Amino acid sequence: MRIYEELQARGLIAQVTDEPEIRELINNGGAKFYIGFDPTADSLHVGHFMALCLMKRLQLAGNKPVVLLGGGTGFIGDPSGRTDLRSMMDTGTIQHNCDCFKKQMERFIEFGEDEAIIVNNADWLLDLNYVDLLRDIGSCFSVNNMLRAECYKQRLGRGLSFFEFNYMIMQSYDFLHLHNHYGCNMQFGGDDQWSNMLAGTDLIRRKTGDDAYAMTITLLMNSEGNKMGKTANGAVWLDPDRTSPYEFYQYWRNIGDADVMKCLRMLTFLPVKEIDAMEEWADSRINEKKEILAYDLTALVHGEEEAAEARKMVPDTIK
Ligand SMILES: N[C@@H](Cc1ccc(O)cc1)C(=O)O
Repeated sequence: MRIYEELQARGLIAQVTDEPEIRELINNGGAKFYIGFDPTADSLHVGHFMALCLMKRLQLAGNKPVVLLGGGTGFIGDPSGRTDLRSMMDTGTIQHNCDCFKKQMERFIEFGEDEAIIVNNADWLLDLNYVDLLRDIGSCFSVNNMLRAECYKQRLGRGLSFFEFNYMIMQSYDFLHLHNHYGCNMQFGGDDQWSNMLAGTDLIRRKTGDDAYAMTITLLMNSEGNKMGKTANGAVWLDPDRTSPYEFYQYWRNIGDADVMKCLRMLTFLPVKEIDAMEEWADSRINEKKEILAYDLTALVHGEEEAAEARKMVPDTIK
């Protein structure tokens, strides 16, 4: 199975800008793609994990990944899809969080000349000159279109500051910068990023005449329609000091029956065929599926040893 078809079979593809072109591009290992991560905390969470796994899948198919740390965009904060205001982070916190992200990412992605590269948009965004930017980039954006963007819908009722309204322009500028300096031709992100990503492809077309593509991945929702990767105590973190390997294991071991197949497909690297076969596993084997899911994800995030340890600690009552 080729990578595009595999992403489809796993239910990972939410939206694409140009279907046949993207299929061809990533199936032939022709994408140099980036995913941006804003340093909103000192640990990655499950949503980031999905994005990193996607990077890995695409890289295994011969495509070239670029990780972008949002050391510049972190000064603004993405209002996409949010009703609440984010608090402003100071320079020290942003720097610290970027360092933490990088350290955690190195567990999943190999960085190096021929591997993935990592960049920080602080390196180009923080030096921009306001008037130059307005003339050069601002002139390419239609406020009318921006106001119609899906990502601000939630926000328009409550009020959106000009400060946050500019976030889309910063993210679009990143895509253009990576296109011009690194030959990036594609961007991936969560489905809430669609408007920002579209704006970037549009900016590249206007400034360079080149085609650039975007694909969003499905947000992981449970059967009740809530975002997964959250507990009553907050997010499920990848940092073992915030969410222990045992708690991490337990989160997946205890998900709803209706969600286990979807999680196996979207999150693990088990071959699609093997997962399809589990569809047949009768009711009594549902727990077995959950154990496979929990073990697999814990091993990916914390290593096999920790995963085996976490599995042993499972109380008998729910085994
Ligand atoms: N806006 C993205 C992060 C991001 C930052 C800069 C980019 O160029 C791309 C993506 C998010 O909130 O998840």
